[in-house]
Amino acid sequence: MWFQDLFPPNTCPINAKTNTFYGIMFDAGSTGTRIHIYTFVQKSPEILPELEGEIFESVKPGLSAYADEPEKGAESVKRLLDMAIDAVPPHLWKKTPVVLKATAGLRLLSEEKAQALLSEVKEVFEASPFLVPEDSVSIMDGSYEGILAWITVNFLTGQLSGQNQHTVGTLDLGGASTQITFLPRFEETLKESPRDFLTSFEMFNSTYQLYTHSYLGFGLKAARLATLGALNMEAADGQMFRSSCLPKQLEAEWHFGGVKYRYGGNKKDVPLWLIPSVFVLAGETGFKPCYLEVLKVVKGKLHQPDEIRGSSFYAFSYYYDRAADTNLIDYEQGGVLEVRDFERKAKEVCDNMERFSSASPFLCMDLTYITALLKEGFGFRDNTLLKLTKKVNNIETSWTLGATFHLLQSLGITY
Ligand SMILES: Nc1ncnc2c1ncn2[C@@H]1O[C@H](COP(=O)(O)OP(=O)(O)O)[C@@H](O)[C@H]1O
Ligand SMILES: [Ca+2]
Repeated sequence: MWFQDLFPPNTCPINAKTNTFYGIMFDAGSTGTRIHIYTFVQKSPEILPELEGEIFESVKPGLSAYADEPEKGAESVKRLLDMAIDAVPPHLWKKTPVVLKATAGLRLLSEEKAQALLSEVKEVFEASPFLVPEDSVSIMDGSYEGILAWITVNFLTGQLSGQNQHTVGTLDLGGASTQITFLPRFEETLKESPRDFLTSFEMFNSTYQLYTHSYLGFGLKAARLATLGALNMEAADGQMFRSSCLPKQLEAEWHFGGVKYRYGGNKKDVPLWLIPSVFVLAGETGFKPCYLEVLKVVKGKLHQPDEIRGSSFYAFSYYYDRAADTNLIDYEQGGVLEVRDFERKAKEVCDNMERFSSASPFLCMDLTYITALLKEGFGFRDNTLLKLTKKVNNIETSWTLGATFHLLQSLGITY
């Protein structure tokens, strides 16, 4: 409201009738750290509070890039937390919980390095005026990452309230891990899935038995390394990794998870043993040889539940980014695609690499990996529909909202 700025927050007439409160959730992802400051309004004590809005900001790189200088990592968190000081009215600071959950980037670090980062962040939180719950800084279990994103999307699309719930499955493709989550409709799925892929979760007075799994090492950036044959090679410095998915003449360096990698295209004069796939010849580039290389990263590595073949899914993070980068969808609006659209675009980019050379040199590899992951990894059909969204009703489709509901519930603040 225009007049809110004229009053101190606790005397503003609009706040006198309603009760506003906040929740601060940090997403410490492998490629960046993000803060989500959610505002809720409790209009009357009898009804559930409403989500009113979100303030969002992000920084790069992610915490794991500071593996050897944890204080610097914590500083990046502090800069974001300073935003919350401005966003939350001072009289609510003490009641506003702040939590950080790290995902695959920290899961891949050594226990010691990860803990050093987490404890520096904890110090930043303790020095802040906010409510710091127990366990406020942690590495999130992969299955929660999927469940909480599913909660977010289905809450924002209105599927978690009322009788007729038509929930939709979610696909998240991060830098280091990837998640698939859905509510099984067929008994078969419950019977045939590995036990640890099924989890009961309580939210808004309902219990959901969900299928969810997080595949560590199958995020887009980890998959690049796996395709190059460089994953988990800490001492990769100096060695050159080549691929038919890269522009032929390319030779460059790349930093990920605190390690430097050298990578390049598949030149004609490269000895065969330097090319990762036995099916690929020296000098070959393009979609076909690239698909063969990528295939060995995913084939037979993922569980394929039958019932997802014909359903549609919400997809975000790198699915969204790469679709937007190649004009498959509008960057702001998102859109609906079929799995085969990714394949069509992968062919177009890989078979015309010179034309796309101004974009990322990994564009061909990324699109080919997404295609292989969807088709050969999860077993989706060519015509499976993917709804790509970044925001629903102006709120980010991130696991952080689900995590904030869960947090508020556990603190007895609401829900
Ligand atoms: N607020 C956000 N909501 C949803 N996706 C996001 C958000 N911020 C970043 N992403 C996407 O997440 C992807 C990077 O994944 P990241 O979270 O860093 O890795 P991981 O999940 O493996 O730890 C990128 O595609 C990026 O666009
Ligand atoms: Ca993520």
